[in-house]
Amino acid sequence: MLAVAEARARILEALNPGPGEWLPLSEALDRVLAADLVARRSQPPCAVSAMDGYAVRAGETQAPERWFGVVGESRAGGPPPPPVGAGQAVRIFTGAPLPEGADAIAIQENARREGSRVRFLRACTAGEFVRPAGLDFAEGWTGLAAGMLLGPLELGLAGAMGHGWLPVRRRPRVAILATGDELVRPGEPVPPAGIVSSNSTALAALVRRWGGEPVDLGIAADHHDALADALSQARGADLLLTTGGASVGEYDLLRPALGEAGMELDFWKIAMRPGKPLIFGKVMGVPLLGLPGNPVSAAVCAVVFLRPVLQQLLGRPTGLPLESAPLAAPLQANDEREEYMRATIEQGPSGPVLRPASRQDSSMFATLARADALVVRPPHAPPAAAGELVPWVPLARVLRAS
Ligand SMILES: Nc1nc2c(c(=O)[nH]1)N[C@H]1C(S)=C(S)[C@@H](COP(=O)(O)OP(=O)(O)OC[C@H]3O[C@@H](n4cnc5c(N)ncnc54)[C@H](O)[C@@H]3O)O[C@H]1N2
Ligand code: MOO
Repeated sequence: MLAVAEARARILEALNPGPGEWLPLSEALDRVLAADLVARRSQPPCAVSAMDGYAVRAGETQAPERWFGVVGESRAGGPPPPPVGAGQAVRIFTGAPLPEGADAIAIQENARREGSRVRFLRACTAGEFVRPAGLDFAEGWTGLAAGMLLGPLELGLAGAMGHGWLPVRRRPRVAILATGDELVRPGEPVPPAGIVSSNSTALAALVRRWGGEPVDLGIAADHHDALADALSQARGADLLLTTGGASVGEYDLLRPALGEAGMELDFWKIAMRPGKPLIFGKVMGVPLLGLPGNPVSAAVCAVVFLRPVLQQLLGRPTGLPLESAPLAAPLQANDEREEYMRATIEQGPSGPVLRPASRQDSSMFATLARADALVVRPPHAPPAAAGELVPWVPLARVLRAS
């Protein structure tokens, strides 16, 4: 069986970042920048005052009782101020352009004004309370790099840099197909021995969270024609994501149906628990990721494979965050499958410790929904004692926008 790392590498090798599109700033939140963004202007565009006060020549303020003639004012958005000549000052406000001739701002708390003249209680130093042109950034600066996720602060910066529209990656369209006669749509009446297609819900939300656009192809019955019909609807998608029917039973008809639709199979079955019957290939020109039906298997495979697939399609760095922490309880030796064990984080006597759930059956979704971590057990790992450091995937982190 194929190792997890090799399976991931083979999937990513087969995929390239998709095309870009232009969006106004107001619609670009949580999108991925498709090209480097260069500042079209400097900020501030000219030297400006950082305080309310008077623009002066610092050298002239050394004499304590000297009076200056106030020859005009400078305010943000106002007309150009008059220059400051010898013995003169200009009334100035925060953010306003520094008048020619001035090199410092005397704050108004230290000024005494009488009509059209002013004197200062303290001497100024050259450059005091002056923001030079380009203090924040200069025209031509590459402020945002291709592949960055656009959060609120990045959007603000892009706007300040002079951009109203941004080149972003198109959201990859992910067609999601659940398979199984027992399945009903969430919210619908469930017959005896029926199962709610919770995978459809969780996978669509994960796709959205990770920057894609889910397209729900519904539920296909375990019947050749139903599967063939549903598969044909994935034409044109960036990825076809299926769940269920991946294993070896008589009603696991997905692979035969995919075969008839002309699937080029890359691999089926990997050395992973949960997630053994993972399928990867291409059908009708669309990359296909076939997840197992068991809800925990589907969600864990989504974290380990679907997340990097979306990152790759979006031109983002791929990779699974891994941390290290001590176990709260011992673990048995592992077999040949790399295992991802649901665990909660507890406060131990000297810091956080990981407690794997006592039952790891891949149908038990409630334990996953309540887990904080997936403890990773490499193939053939020897028994691990309580207190031993083990690698773990932080679920809260991988489940947010990435
Ligand atoms: N003889 C063998 N049997 C099985 C093997 C094996 O190697 N030899 N592998 C097991 C493993 S591991 C897994 S994982 C499962 C995967 O099976 P399938 O992908 O074929 O999934 P199904 O049989 O269709 O369903 C399994 C389970 O999950 C429920 N399910 C399916 N789809 C959904 C959905 N959309 N939402 C919620 N729950 C779903 C389904 O009702 C079943 O209970 O095979 C083992 N068997
Ligand atoms: O891989 Mo299955 O997902 O072990 O239950």
